Amino acid sequence: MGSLDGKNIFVTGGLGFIGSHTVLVLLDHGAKVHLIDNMSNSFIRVYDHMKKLAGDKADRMTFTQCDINDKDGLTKIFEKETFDCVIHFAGFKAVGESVDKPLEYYRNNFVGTVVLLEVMRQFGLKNMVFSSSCTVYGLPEEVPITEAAALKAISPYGRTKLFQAGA
Ligand SMILES: O=c1ccn([C@@H]2O[C@H](COP(=O)(O)OP(=O)(O)O[C@H]3O[C@H](CO)[C@H](O)[C@H](O)[C@H]3O)[C@@H](O)[C@H]2O)c(=O)[nH]1
Repeated sequence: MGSLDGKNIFVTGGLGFIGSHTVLVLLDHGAKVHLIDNMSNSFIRVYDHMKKLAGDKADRMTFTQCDINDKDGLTKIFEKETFDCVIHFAGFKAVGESVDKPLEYYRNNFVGTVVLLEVMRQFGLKNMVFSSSCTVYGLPEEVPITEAAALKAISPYGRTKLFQAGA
């Protein structure tokens, strides 16, 4: 018996570093998980490894290669399954690269999240856990940073995280 028995959770960026570990923990707690990833910063061998680590819990895990900007792809998944929650990790995450390619970061991270939220709204799903970043605090006046610190993102990456949380 797990605390998430009977729950079906949709995880974006599920083959990434934090996403893949989160999926395994969700399975440990009894959840069923559908994970997506666009493979921009991951490899299918990660999924093979996750299946091995999950053992007999792997039958509660499904992977689809899909981008958060792909509304049709997301819609097809949501038509087939009812989810209790979305955990959203998918996103480009390099601060320096975001300075060189700000529009790519705004389009991919922010617009992609709007697309995901539109699909969630279409299916009446209101629960999202969003993976933000300490870059939303810019150069903080004090460390350790607490959630009371002022939001002062200084990079396009940090701003995408700030905008997404606001959305
Ligand atoms: O548009 C995208 C961009 C990336 N990815 C995927 O999302 C995953 C992100 O995982 P990473 O290993 O690149 O990143 P981390 O797990 O280390 O980062 C996590 O913590 C970060 C803290 O800055 C951010 O919150 C980030 O969004 C979140 O995934 C990758 O598999 C990548 O392929 C997508 O599916 N769609």
